[in-house]
Amino acid sequence: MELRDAATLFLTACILCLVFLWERKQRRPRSKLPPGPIPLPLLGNLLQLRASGMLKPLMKMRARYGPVFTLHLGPRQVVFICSCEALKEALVDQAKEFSGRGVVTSLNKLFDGYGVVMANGDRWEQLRRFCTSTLRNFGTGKRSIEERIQDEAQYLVEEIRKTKGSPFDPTLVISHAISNVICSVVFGNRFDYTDQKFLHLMGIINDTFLELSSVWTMLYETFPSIVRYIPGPHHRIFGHYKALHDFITERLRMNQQTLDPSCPRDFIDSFLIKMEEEKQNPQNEFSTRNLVETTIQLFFAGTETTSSTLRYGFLLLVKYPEIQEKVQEEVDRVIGQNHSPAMNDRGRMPYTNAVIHEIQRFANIVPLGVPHKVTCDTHFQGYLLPKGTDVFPVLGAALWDPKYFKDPESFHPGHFLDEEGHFKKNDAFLPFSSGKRVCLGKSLALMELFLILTTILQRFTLKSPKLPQEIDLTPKASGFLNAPPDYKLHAIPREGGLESTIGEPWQTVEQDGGNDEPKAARHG
Ligand code: HEM
Repeated sequence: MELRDAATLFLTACILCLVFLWERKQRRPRSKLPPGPIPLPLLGNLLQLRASGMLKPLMKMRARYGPVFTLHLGPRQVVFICSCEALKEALVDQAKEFSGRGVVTSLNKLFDGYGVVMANGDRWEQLRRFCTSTLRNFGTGKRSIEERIQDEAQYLVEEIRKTKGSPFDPTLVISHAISNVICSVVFGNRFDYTDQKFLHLMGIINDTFLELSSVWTMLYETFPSIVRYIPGPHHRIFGHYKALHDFITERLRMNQQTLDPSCPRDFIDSFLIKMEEEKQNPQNEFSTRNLVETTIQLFFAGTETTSSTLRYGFLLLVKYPEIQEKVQEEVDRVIGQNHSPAMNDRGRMPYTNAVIHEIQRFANIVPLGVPHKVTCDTHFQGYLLPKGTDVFPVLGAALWDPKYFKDPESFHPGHFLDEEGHFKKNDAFLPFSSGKRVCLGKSLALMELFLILTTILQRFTLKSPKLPQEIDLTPKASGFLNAPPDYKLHAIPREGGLESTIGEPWQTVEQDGGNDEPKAARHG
């Protein structure tokens, strides 16, 4: 036998031994995890999942194994929670046990447990408390968050007005406007719509969101040690992170040089002051690393989720012009044309409120939730999850549950209205998750969605260059996140005579002006 054959034989024997040991480890009854489909060696349950969207295969498994089941992502055992009731039981009734942040392999490599989104234990508690109170303080300071959003909505109107009714891709302007709101809190200033450096960062954030929605990220989650070495688009996230990191570090340096401890201008100043105050406390988590990573995470979390929701929203409004018309009718009646929409208008606008809720429900931007992990051995629904078990709170299972929403695959604002047309809450409306890790920017995002959507519809009628029935609502990518499809729209100014002076390609759009809800509005 030649040396090369012997080496090959030895290597094969080693691999077989490893597979055998791995299999045995899977079978060892180290806990009483929920049931689930039998995993294949090495691959786990990968073949049972689908690259084009995880929710459907997960719903099939729910029908077979119940709302809580275990899947093997390669060698990782992950518990999936797939019903509104089970989600509430875990995230609210057993909030402390389920409050750990689970593994997102690609993000863990970047953040290494730093920053409020990825932190655990005492670090997370200190950062979460600080972020919540600081965001609130900047919201109630000289200029409220509401005023900042109202101002930004006007800048957005002016930017959109420049398109003069020609078709445009709204992706970057919307991201820019939404990002400016969080920038004004975190950095103390907004960025102009022509700022090339900032536009580049918006492109990066958008691309990262797409990457996190892609099949590559799912593969990376499953086989990090292999996929890490395979060239592919998943590596782009690391370059993007570096660009964001450099940007934030530069801002941090600027703040340090000009800091006046008696007068914090923004989130970064407040953090720097806290770092100084806590210097003598050995347990304190107010380090430069936590400042940089938290800022990157606020910047990212505060931009792409809300702007993707709005982008889905505008697409739905051009597909269903009769719904858009009803929102405009309510805007005109309650707010009129002479003042900017304000949050206290929302209580008198049940239809608009229902439409915004339905946009969030239908768009289902974070379908699998952000992974949690249990912080101690946890008894749950008759099973025992050992400390550290990763748990996916599948928010999409609640948002698209036919038990709570009559026709979940349709865009139907009636899901949030009672017979008299009053706004109706729904327990399964969980786009921001729930419990101790509930989205930290929930109230900011709700304000942004209401104020920007109503301001745009107060000033413009949105139309598509396509016929409504040709508009495809299928997400562009669907993995951890659901990215809306690319599209263009026309924004036709509502006031003045501009409407008559521009070309009218949108006239091909059928408009019956009726008030009926759409009959069927399915993804795809
Ligand atoms: C429509 C917009 C948004 C949606 C759908 C959304 C959704 C979510 C979800 C599902 C989570 C995970 C919660 C969990 O772990 O169970 C989360 C966490 C988070 N969100 Fe949002 N979010 C939105 C906007 C924002 C905004 C504007 C900010 C800016 C401040 C923000 C900041 C955060 C942070 C910091 C966390 C981590 C909280 C923690 O781990 O303690 N989000 N968000």
